[in-house]
Amino acid sequence: MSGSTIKTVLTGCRRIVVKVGSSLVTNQGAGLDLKALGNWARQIAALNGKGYEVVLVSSGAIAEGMQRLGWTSRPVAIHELQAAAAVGQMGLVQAYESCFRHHDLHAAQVLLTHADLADRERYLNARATLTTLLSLRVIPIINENDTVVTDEIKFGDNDTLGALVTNLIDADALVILTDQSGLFTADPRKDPSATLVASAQAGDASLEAMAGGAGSAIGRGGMLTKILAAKRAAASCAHTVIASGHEPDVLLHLFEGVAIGTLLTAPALPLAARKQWLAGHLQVTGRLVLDQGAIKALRSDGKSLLPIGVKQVSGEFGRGSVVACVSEQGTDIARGLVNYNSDEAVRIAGRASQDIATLLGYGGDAEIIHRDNLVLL
Ligand SMILES: Nc1ncnc2c1ncn2[C@@H]1O[C@H](COP(=O)(O)OP(=O)(O)O)[C@@H](O)[C@H]1O
Ligand SMILES: N[C@@H](CCC(=O)OP(=O)(O)O)C(=O)O
Repeated sequence: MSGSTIKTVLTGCRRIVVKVGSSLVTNQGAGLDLKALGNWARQIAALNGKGYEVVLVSSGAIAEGMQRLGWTSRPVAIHELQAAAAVGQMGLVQAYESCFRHHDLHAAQVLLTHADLADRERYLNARATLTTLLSLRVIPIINENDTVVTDEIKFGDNDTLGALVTNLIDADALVILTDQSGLFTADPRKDPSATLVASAQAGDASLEAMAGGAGSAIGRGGMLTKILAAKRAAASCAHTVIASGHEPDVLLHLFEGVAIGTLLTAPALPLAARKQWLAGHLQVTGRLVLDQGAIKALRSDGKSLLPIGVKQVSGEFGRGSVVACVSEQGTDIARGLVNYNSDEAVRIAGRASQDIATLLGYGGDAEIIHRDNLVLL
């Protein structure tokens, strides 16, 4: 996207993921910096008030857990790190909860792993929960679920998680706040002649050569994980900004269009990239035969597939599986992630969405495949 600036790119955004790194939420790694948390909450509340949907990815659990347990140095044993994260996560969400309460907002704790987002059913569930929270104007606070995985804790990288969440909810932008003003041509802690990169294309291979590892004992991922996160976010057409969390009112200024930090633009793709992601995962496990009305709704009107337009269901599949949508003549129409398993799909096929709760005994999505999870063929 040549000629893109923070102003042209960010002022049009509505759904944002903000990632604050360990270096910004802790007091040199010992406990939480409550003033800093209050500062993020104030800015996010102001953006929320202006109609932005903001998800916060925040580190800090291990640092807080260490302090609560009276540990003065970061343990090396993975299980001790996991224990610290479990203790500290309580403090992290308590702190955010009270900060957001000052602004009359609810916060929600969401703990995720990379594996959750690679599994289609969990992907759909996480997406539905997060988008529902956003529609309720609640601020989701996301961290890694350090209890059940160890890879993340070893690499200590919430940057990747931020990008995965950006893909998951189709966010327009990912803002990574850290302790440096942005991406420099080399690690500024080691090379004082390094200069700030104001903007570049996300995924540009030369950026990876500039980025080094973490420069402090607190941060873990360094700049490389941020560059790779921007590349990943660009896969769903989201732009990334890497900026300093020490800049006063950085979030407010960015979304007013002030040029701060490094802008990594996503290429404009003809097909929404999350659908490309879907297209790459298309291993069909079932088949839905659609009537003419449903085919028109999908092809001409860009609508979701409702159960009423499904004439026949074949195959055995679970919620989140990829199914083929075909015409009565067998022509391929679309593929998508289905919201119901095959038994449920058989029961609701041909029926109105408002009857789903009566037919199944529990309520669910009105769509059998949401248009965001559907690729036309
Ligand atoms: N090219 C670069 N430009 C800026 N910072 C860099 C670069 N290469 C490495 N770094 C280091 O990355 C650090 C930020 O990453 P990290 O410590 O993991 O922070 P966070 O906790 O915010 O994720 C900086 O303090 C800096 O020393
Ligand atoms: N999930 C862990 C660590 C994550 C972490 O340090 O990530 P980062 O902020 O990218 O360096 C925590 O909350 O302490």
